[in-house]
Amino acid sequence: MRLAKIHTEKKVDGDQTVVCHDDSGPPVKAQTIHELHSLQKKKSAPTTPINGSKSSFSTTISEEELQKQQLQSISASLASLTRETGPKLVKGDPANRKAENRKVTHVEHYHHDAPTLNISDSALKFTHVLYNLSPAELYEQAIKYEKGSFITSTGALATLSGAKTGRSPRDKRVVKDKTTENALWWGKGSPNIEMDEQTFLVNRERAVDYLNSLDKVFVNDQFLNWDPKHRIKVRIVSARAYHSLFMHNMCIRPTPEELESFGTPDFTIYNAGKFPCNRFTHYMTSSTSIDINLDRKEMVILGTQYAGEMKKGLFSLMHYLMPKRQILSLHSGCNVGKDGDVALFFGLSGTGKTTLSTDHNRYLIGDDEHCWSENGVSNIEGGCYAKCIDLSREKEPDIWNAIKFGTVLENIVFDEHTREVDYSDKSVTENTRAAYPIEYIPNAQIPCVGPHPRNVILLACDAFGVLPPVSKLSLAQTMYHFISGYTALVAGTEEGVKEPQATFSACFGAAFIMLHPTKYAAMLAEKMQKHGATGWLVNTGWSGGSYGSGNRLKLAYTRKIIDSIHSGELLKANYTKSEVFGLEIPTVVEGVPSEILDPQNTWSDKKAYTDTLLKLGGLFKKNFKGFVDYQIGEDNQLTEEILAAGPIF
Ligand SMILES: Nc1ncnc2c1ncn2[C@@H]1O[C@H](COP(=O)(O)OP(=O)(O)OP(=O)(O)O)[C@@H](O)[C@H]1O
Ligand SMILES: O=C([O-])CC(=O)C(=O)O
Ligand SMILES: [Ca+2]
Ligand SMILES: [Mn+2]
Repeated sequence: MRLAKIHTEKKVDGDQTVVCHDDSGPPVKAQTIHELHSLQKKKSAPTTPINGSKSSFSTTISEEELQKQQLQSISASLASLTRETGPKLVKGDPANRKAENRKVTHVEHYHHDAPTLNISDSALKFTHVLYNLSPAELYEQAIKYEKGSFITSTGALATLSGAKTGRSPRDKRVVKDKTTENALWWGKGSPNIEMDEQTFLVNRERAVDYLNSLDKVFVNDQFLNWDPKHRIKVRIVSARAYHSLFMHNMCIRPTPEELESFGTPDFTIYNAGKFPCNRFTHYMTSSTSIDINLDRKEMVILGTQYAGEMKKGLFSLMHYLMPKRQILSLHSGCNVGKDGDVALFFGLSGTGKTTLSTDHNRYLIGDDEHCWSENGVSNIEGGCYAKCIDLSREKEPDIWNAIKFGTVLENIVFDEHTREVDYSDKSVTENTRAAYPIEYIPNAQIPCVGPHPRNVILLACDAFGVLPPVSKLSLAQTMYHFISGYTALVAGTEEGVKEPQATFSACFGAAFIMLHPTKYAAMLAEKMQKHGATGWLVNTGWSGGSYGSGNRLKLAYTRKIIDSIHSGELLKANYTKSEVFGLEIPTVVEGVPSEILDPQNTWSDKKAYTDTLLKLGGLFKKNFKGFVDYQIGEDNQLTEEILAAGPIF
């Protein structure tokens, strides 16, 4: 006897409800579970274009051939200088190898008559290359393999940079050779600490050996500079997904087409920061070393995982390459108004470049590194790197909203359960940071270029509280303050009296310049004059007394000041000249209480004000002594004027 058939279909007769509901669609198009998983991932180009370009690949070169070329190029980049010409490379994550069918492209390393004696263990293994991964892929890598990686409540990737949470300028070295000996600025005051070629090669070999010893390395091929005529191709080889995602965000992201024709990079970074340098190596004074070799077009990082070293190492490179092409490189933020009026924001770390260039009423060209050429300004980077300490949604909404999926959040503290970030928490460091692609700012100007600047704003966070909130500068004064590069912050977190500490950093970026400061100053003067730009000095620091008795100027007031510079209103104001520094102080700024515009009104102790003012003036004079012997520009007249534009007492 046959069993009655069980009906799963809807009964056609009557309005009886279905007994056993079956809503299955067409069957899955996979024969095996492995095939099913392979269906989940659609094949795509190995990059993330910013504009989602849809155009198809050119058919002149097969995908396989392209992969082979890429791997050959990476193999050459990773070549040991003493043994093999390049490691054996395969593309992809070693963890997925067993699961996948073994059809991975790889290039054999090619010996040039290497005797068997020269073969090392690294020649017998494969190095997996994770090439231009997308943010999602990098998240997975970070979370799987890098301790301290977490997704925050807004989708950002929280990471730890390890023992170093800031740059190590004393460990940054530049190879002194026949070319750089005369071209670069060396000696007292210069950021360029010398090393010789041989020592560079020792460190390079150490970094390459370390990277080759790993199962996998990350490789990013990207661009610097939005000016297409002066674009620089960079390759970053690193050991951490954190580093790869950071650079993905901070450099300019190539489209698939651009990547296809990428070719040989103009500059390569070997980031072996997880591994120390050998302190017995000549010149090494710690286990950290950041080494630049301009002739070899390479940079090696050992002993620090702070990602900012890569960003600022490339910035140093640009400070060498661009002036050679008559282009000025600038440590500045930059934005443009609806009328095309461009403003530059110079200032040392923490003075407000990122905060003030990220302005909801203007288009952001960039927050930190720019070029000024014959054609106008261009951003060097493809992303922003904002300080996060005490970040608030109310005061900095655009930065707050940029902290979402794709953004790297360094060294912040979050709630273990909700993963909500506490931006006031300094437990790991005060230098907490967010790195995000520039298009995360809603009014970013893409491509990030603009016409010649109308306003040049010099930012100083004056913790002495004696510089006016805003003053208008003559060209000579602009140069004087540009070369001085002053800011004063409060000394660390040590116990006891917290005296403001004056910092002078030539061109507002002495740590990154390669040539003598007067070279950049002369270029800036020439450009400002030619294009009729106005210089301004804005104090984003203290008012009503020094740190301890006064208060930091309200960001809302600083924003009002900046607004009236942009609008051209401030240029029309009435001015009075200040004592000592001879600064032109406006009597009225819309939206700002007039009594705070002249700092002497805000100090209750007038004698303390005068003493502090003279003290700061003295510090400026002492610092400028180092520059009095240099001529600035073509004739001596500008030099004389600049010298006379400093404090007088
Ligand atoms: N009046 C003010 N003007 C500007 N910034 C202020 C003011 N008061 C407080 N701040 C705070 O100061 C910090 C300025 O940091 P910002 O990230 O803009 O520095 P930066 O110049 O871009 O430095 P870096 O080159 O290191 O990136 C922010 O945390 C901002 O909230
Ligand atoms: O480079 C860094 O670490 C952060 C930065 O922008 C600066 O210090 O100017
Ligand atoms: Ca910044
Ligand atoms: Mn900076």
